[in-house]
Amino acid sequence: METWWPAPAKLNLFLHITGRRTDGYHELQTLFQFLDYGDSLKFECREDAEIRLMDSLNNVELQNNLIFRAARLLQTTCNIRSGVDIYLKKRLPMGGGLGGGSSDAATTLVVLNSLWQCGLSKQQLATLGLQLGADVPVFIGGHAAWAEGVGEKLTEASPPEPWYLVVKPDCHVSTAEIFSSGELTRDCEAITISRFLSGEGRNVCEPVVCKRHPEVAQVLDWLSQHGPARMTGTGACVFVSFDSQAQAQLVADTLPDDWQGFVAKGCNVSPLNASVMKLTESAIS
Ligand SMILES: C[C@](O)(CO)[C@H](O)COP(=O)(O)OP(=O)(O)OC[C@H]1O[C@@H](n2ccc(N)nc2=O)[C@H](O)[C@@H]1O
Ligand SMILES: Nc1ncnc2c1ncn2[C@@H]1O[C@H](COP(=O)(O)OP(=O)(O)OP(=O)(O)O)[C@@H](O)[C@H]1O
Repeated sequence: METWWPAPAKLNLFLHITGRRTDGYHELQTLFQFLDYGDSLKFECREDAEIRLMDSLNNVELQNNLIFRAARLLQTTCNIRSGVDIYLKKRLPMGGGLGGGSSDAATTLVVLNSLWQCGLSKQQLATLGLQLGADVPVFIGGHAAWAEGVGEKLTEASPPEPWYLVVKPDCHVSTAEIFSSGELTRDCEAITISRFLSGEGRNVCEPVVCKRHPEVAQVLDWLSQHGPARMTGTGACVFVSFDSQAQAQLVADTLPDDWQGFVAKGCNVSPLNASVMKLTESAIS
């Protein structure tokens, strides 16, 4: 049976920076939630040790592709002699703050850990994944989470699961560039999840991104007509929540032509977890 594995998007429901480490990485607080929308990957084991990506990405060299890097990292760490052909259906915009690259990497680690029978625990996979990006561990954990540290200290959380309209302005934001900006607020007071749930919290990257990319400010303004709109991660995507899919779709249908958008449901359990569980159940029964 041909299995396509989900690599869902994430939203940062808020993003505060509380400090900076000596290696330049930022200490942050954020609440991650998944969307039932994302990329899909298919894996076919090979007897030789080659790792092949059957679908390339524009402007991303093979050696830099997080899918290739994840597969190679696992293969080397666990001394695996097999290889793999990997197919990708890319739906998530790159540089959108939706964590597409990190999610692709996490799905690759989770699925190959099983196909190659590496036997690593989720915790070991998350530690390995952190080498590839700050957002990889939450995708491996597979549960909505309150995150601290550089994004790796995770506590499972269960915020409401509304429908979202997510809009991608026509620009690409570099995470490293925003984090290196002198104008970024880096001294947020630490808050608790209950303070966030009762209305505190914002995305401190928003003003910096809006200044450099006015189109993000335009999308935020436009979406604010329909509710409190917020940017995810370091942008460029902006989201607003609705009680129903129909309400979100109604607004999506009125989006200006040059902005791409999609409607998706917030999920506290990652669609990847759900697929892995289904496979385990069918293997047992
Ligand atoms: C902004 C978030 O998306 C929030 O979820 C993540 O923290 C960013 O995660 P990511 O895209 O996986 O980021 P990485 O690939 O690890 O880092 C990209 C660059 O962002 C900066 N960076 C990232 C994460 C962090 N906590 N502090 C940082 O200063 C670093 O300059 C790094 O070189
Ligand atoms: N498989 C991949 N999918 C997407 N981007 C990749 C991949 N591999 C490497 N990259 C590189 O990573 C960069 C960031 O891509 P990604 O889609 O993860 O951004 P993002 O959504 O802004 O992530 P984040 O929210 O984690 O900052 C891309 O511009 C691209 O150069």
